[in-house]
Amino acid sequence: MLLADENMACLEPLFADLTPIHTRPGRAISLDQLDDATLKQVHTLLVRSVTPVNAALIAAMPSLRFVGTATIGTDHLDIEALESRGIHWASAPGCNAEAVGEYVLTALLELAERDGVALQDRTIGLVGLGNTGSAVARRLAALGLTVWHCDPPKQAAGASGNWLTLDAMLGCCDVISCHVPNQTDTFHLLDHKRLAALKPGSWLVNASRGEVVDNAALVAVKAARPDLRLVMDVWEGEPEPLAALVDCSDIATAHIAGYSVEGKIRGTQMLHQALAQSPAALEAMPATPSLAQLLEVPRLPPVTLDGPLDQASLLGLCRRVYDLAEEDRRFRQAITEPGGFDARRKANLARREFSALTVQTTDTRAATTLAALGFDTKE
Ligand SMILES: NC(=O)C1=CN([C@@H]2O[C@H](COP(=O)(O)OP(=O)(O)OC[C@H]3O[C@@H](n4cnc5c(N)ncnc54)[C@H](O)[C@@H]3O)[C@@H](O)[C@H]2O)C=CC1
Ligand SMILES: O=C(O)C(=O)[C@H](O)COP(=O)(O)O
Repeated sequence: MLLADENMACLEPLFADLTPIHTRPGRAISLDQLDDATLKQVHTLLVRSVTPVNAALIAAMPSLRFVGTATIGTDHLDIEALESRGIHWASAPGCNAEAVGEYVLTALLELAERDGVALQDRTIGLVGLGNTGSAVARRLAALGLTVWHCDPPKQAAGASGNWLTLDAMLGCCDVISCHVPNQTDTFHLLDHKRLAALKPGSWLVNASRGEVVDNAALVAVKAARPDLRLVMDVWEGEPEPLAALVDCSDIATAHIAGYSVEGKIRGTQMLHQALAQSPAALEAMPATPSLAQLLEVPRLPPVTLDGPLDQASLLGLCRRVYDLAEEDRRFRQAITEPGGFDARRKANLARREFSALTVQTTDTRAATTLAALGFDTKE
């Protein structure tokens, strides 16, 4: 049997012909919420970031051969416990990187609009230059912004980048955006001392994992530094974020930076492919269908860009795809109710990527920039 998080995209088209599928809310895939009979039958387990696949859960599933997480982060998997039992596992690196890039760009445009400043004049510091950090970097570079990178493992491996140390970055960048995994050496990477060292008027974005920023310290620093602007998508203690941090954040969302229809489908596709290529493959697995074959939703209505592509018109295009300011309002309302955090996650499953919007323009330069940002363009 295949047991999966109910919020996983395309389970039916990809797996229904191969095995019985049993779905549950991700947080209910746990020892205390599954009966023994179900646990014993699970051969393939497909999860998202909210299901801790720990040693006890793994031990209770004697038939388990494959675990797939349709996420980039793997901090919820006990990989040692999986590997010691010879259970094959896979994640979905890069599946939702474009969505994170689009979220961060939209958030920065929203803040620039609110503060009446030009994003163009701000220097950006990206902490982590993997899939999501690079997706942000590409978009900001396409707009001509100065972007610095901090990724000691990549720098040490000889990769090219505009490298700065984290501490140097905090002192000279107007925007710091975090894109590192949650692991021992990144826990509270931004601690009280580093948060206090943020350049006056800085904007801090966290779309990685809540634990990367010391949330309580951030509340204290922000109380003393009203000049700071905060964009928080991830939180310590999800699904119950620190209320004081929600209150003092300028944009707050429910761990949905990486949510897009396309990203969710790519995640399940990658797991289908990984399972098919593993010794745990289900019988007679066909080739993984393409994104176009699985994408059943229509494109967004096309728009024409009248006039120049400037900060205001670009924000308008981003809002047509995804209204982040409205999501921020809904999140603040939802979070006061029990289950509100997860309700906003579920409500965000229909977001499209920029590529779903065709922008018609006769301005060749605007078309080039829009294409580099991920929009579909047409003359
Ligand atoms: N909010 C959301 O919806 C999403 C959150 N995430 C989170 O963001 C994290 C990053 O995602 P990706 O960029 O796709 O991962 P990735 O694995 O492609 O890149 C992470 C980068 O961080 C670097 N890194 C590691 N330690 C570092 C340190 N101490 N300082 C600076 N850089 C360091 C690595 O060398 C690597 O290049 C994921 O692990 C996940 O936890 C990912 C996707 C969506
Ligand atoms: O890919 C990751 O890592 C993430 O954080 C996901 O975007 C989070 O989404 P869920 O998998 O928890 O729905």
